[in-house]
Amino acid sequence: MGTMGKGGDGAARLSRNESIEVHLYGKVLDVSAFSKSHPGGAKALRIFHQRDATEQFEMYHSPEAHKKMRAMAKGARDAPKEDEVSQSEIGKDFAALTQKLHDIGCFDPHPVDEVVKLGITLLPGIVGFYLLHNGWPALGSFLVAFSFYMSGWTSHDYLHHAVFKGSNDKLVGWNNAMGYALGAWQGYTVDWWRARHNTHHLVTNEHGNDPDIMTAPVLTYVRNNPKIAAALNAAQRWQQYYYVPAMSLMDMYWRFESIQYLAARPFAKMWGSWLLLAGHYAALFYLFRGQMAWLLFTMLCRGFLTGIVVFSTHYGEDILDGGKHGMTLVEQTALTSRNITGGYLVNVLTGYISLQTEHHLWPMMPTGHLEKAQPFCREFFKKHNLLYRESNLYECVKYNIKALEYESALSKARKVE
Ligand code: HEM
Repeated sequence: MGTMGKGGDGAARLSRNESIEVHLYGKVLDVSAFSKSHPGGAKALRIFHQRDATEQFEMYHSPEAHKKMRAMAKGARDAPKEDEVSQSEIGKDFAALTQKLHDIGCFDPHPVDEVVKLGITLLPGIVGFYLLHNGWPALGSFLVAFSFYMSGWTSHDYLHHAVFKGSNDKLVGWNNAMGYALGAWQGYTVDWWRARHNTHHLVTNEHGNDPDIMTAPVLTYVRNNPKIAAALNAAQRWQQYYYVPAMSLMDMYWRFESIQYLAARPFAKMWGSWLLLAGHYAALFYLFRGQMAWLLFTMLCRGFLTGIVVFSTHYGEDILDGGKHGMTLVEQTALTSRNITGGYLVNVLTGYISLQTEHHLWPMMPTGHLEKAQPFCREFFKKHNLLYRESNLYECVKYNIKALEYESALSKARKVE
C-alpha cells in the first residue's frame, strides 16, 4: 500500500541535522550523536524528540542498554515535570503492574510454547512441498502459504527478543539470529520489517508517524470524517468492497517493499540481507519447479491470511495526533488496539497476535505468557476506566469495513447540515 502523502507531525518536524533530545526517567538526554549508531534506528529517537520515552524505553531494552542509558544520563538536566507521562498516576501504576508480571514469571522463557510454535511453522511447509510434487498441489501450496504465514508470527517473537532470555548475547544475539533465519524462510527482509514494526509499536496509530496506517491511496480510512469521504475518487469509493480481496495481494506488496528497502541503502551495509533474500528466492524457485502457477496461489493465500489478521487489530481503531499527545503507553494502547477473541486455538493460529493489547504493552513477553497476563491487564483497564477492546475476527473485519465506508460519513454530514 502506498503512503498517505501527508507530512508526519512528530518525526517530520525535526530536520536530520537538528539535535535530538529525549526525556528518559525524568532527565533530558541529548541523543543526537548516539542516534547514528542506535540499534533501534535514528527515527525512533527523532519521533520522541522532547517527549517522555521512558515507557517505550522500558518495553524494548536489555539490561545492557539500560546500563548504557544510565551512563548517558549522568549530568543531564531535569525534564519539565508536566511533560513526564510515565510519572502520572496511571503511568506509575502501570510500571508497578509490569513489575508484578515480572515477579510472577510472565517474562520467563516458555520453551514448550516455542517448540510447538516452531513445529506449526516449519512442518506444514515441509509437508506442503512434498504434497506439491506428489499429486496434491492445491493442498501442498496452501500448507506452504500457512507455513510462511506462521513464520511471520514466529520470527516476530524472536525479533522482539521475546524467546531466549538471559545474558545479553542470548537475549539480543540468539533471538536476532533466529529472527533472520525465519525471515529468510518467509521471504521478507528483516531490517525492513524491524524498522517498520518497531516504529509501529512505539507510536501506534499516530498520524504521520506509524508506517502501518499509511495505506492510502489504496485504502483511505474515512472513520466518519465527511471531509476525507468527500475527497475520495471514484475508485476509492469502492474500497469497502475491495478491502477483503485486496488482502490477498499483501504478500506481493510486502515482498516488494522489502526489496525496495534494501535497494535504497548502500550495498556494503546490506549485503548480508541481500544474500538471505537471494537464498530465499533460489530455494523458492527450486521447490516450486514445474509448479510455478501454484507459487502464485501460495502468495495469494499467505497475503490473505496475514493481511486479514494484521488489519483486524489496529486499523479500525482510533487515530491519534502524531505530535506530543500526552498519553501514557497504556492509554494509547487502549485507544488503538483490539484483541481477537476465540480462545486458545485462535491464539495459537494467530501466533498470539490475537492478544494484541497485552502484546503492545509488553512486546518482550514470551507470547505463551500473554494469556496469563490478560486477567491482570483487564483488571487494570477496569480500574482506570479504559475500554478493553476485543471482538471475534468477523467483527474486526466489519469494523474495518465501517471505517472505510464513505457513504455513511457523507449522509451523516448531510443530516447535520
Ligand atoms: C538513549 C538511550 C538509549 C540507549 C542507550 C538505547 C540502546 C539500545 C540498544 C543497545 C538496543 C539493542 C537491543 C538491546 O540491547 O536492548 C536498542 C534497541 C532499540 N531501541 Fe534503543 N536505546 C535508547 C533509547 C531509545 C528510545 C528513546 C527509543 C524509543 C523511543 C528506543 C527504541 C529502540 C527500539 C525500538 C529498539 C529495538 C531494535 C530491534 O532490536 O529491533 N531506544 N536500543
